[in-house]
Amino acid sequence: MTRPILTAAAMRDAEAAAPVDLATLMEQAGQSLAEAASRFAGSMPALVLCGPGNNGGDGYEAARFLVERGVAVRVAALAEPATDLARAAHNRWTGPIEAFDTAAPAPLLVDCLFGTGLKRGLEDAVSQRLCALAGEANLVVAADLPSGVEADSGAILSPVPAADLTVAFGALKPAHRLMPAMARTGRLVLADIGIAASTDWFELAEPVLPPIAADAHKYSRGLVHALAGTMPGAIALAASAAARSGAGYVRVSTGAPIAGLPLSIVQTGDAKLSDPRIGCILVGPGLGELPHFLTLALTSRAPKVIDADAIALVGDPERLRGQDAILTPHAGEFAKLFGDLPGTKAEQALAAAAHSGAVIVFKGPDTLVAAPDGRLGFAPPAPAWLASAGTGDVLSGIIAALRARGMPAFEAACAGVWRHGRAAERAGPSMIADDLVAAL
Ligand SMILES: NC(=O)C1=CN([C@@H]2O[C@H](COP(=O)(O)OP(=O)(O)OC[C@H]3O[C@@H](n4cnc5c(N)ncnc54)[C@H](OP(=O)(O)O)[C@@H]3O)[C@@H](O)[C@H]2O)[C@H](O)CC1
Ligand SMILES: [K+]
Repeated sequence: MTRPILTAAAMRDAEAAAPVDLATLMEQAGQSLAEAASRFAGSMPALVLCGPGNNGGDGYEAARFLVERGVAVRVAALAEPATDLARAAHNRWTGPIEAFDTAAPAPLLVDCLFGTGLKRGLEDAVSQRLCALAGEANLVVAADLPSGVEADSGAILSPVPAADLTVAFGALKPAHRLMPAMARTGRLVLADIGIAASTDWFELAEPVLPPIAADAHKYSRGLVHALAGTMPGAIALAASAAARSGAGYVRVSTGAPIAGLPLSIVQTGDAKLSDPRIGCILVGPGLGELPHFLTLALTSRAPKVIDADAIALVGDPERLRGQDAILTPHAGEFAKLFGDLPGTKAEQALAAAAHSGAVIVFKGPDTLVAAPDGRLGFAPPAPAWLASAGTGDVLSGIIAALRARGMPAFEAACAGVWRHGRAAERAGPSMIADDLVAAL
């Protein structure tokens, strides 16, 4: 089940359109926060930090519900409530309210200082005090977002303590799935507070793969044609990954035999890309400076995955229009091809997809998949040990196989990214790219 992702503005629109009033939404948010915090921390005495906005309002509500759960709760306010909603919640809290600057630490810290309304970094003294209280706590729970994180970009505007748990209200925000903020949220729980969040932006989830028909043959299961270049190891990883990802037939055209390739992967000296049985062409891994191989691939009407060195050879993104292409750049390749695009990583990925007409897999510790029609998938956190040579080649092979198996381009890219991350989890921290193929 995918989880929706909304920007701060989209969140406000969704809140306004919700069938219940905002006070009820805030009460639901408070209930969810109290439930998640007490499930996570048991009856640990809690200090709830309340900011001036509605994030603070959530805090006053959560404090009330934590008391009902038998938790010893103290509330500290950074400032007087600045919204009617927060003021009403503040007034429903009947316990004492301490000053933020002098409040003593507690085993459980609940951070309700700022959420999607944060517009600038916290003042130094505030950020330092927050980090000090977090340092003294056994557990830190963040309401909606850790305070100091910018909701739409994932930027950290002032030092943010790492939360152990973040409770997102209504929908995930881009910051929950973009670096560096993503590394500060701890476990992420999505609290349904009665908001119908319909959006083209979502967190990738386990895909439903095309079934293998009872009367399948190797062509109907998908033929992937990979073009080898100057570094055969890379295309070998990609081709092996394609075979392990269910392509019925993987063929590598190469100028010289590639040692170590599984025998089931056909090697040929002939790059006949006009073969109508080709389900997906893969060009780029280990290609080197061979622009004519990219040009050759672009003469074919077959779907294609363009990765690594081939991305550097595209030159003008317009060349990809109408090519049914999936592009898999990392940040450096992305910047080189699309230049320094404005906006958040999410906006950049969508702009590149719209400009090129291709599906863009914008790789990184926070990988995004963008479609020209505006759909945007955010990958869940993947193991940091994926940052090693050859893992990108493996990803391109997975995606090519899923595309050849008949998944549409955007869905094949989303499914490939998701499966790549889970295979890395299975392969474990000592993995190299070859193990990643074996774990598919
Ligand atoms: N998602 C839902 O369905 C609901 C979400 N809720 C919660 O509401 C927050 C968003 O509330 P909002 O009031 O828009 O914003 P914040 O609470 O994050 O804070 C905004 C206030 O903080 C001031 N501000 C902003 N940056 C700073 C700073 N660096 N230092 C000091 N003060 C700052 C800002 O005032 P300025 O005008 O000075 O910028 C605001 O006063 C959302 O995250 C949820 O937690 C509700 O529960 C409703 C349901
Ligand atoms: K917060």
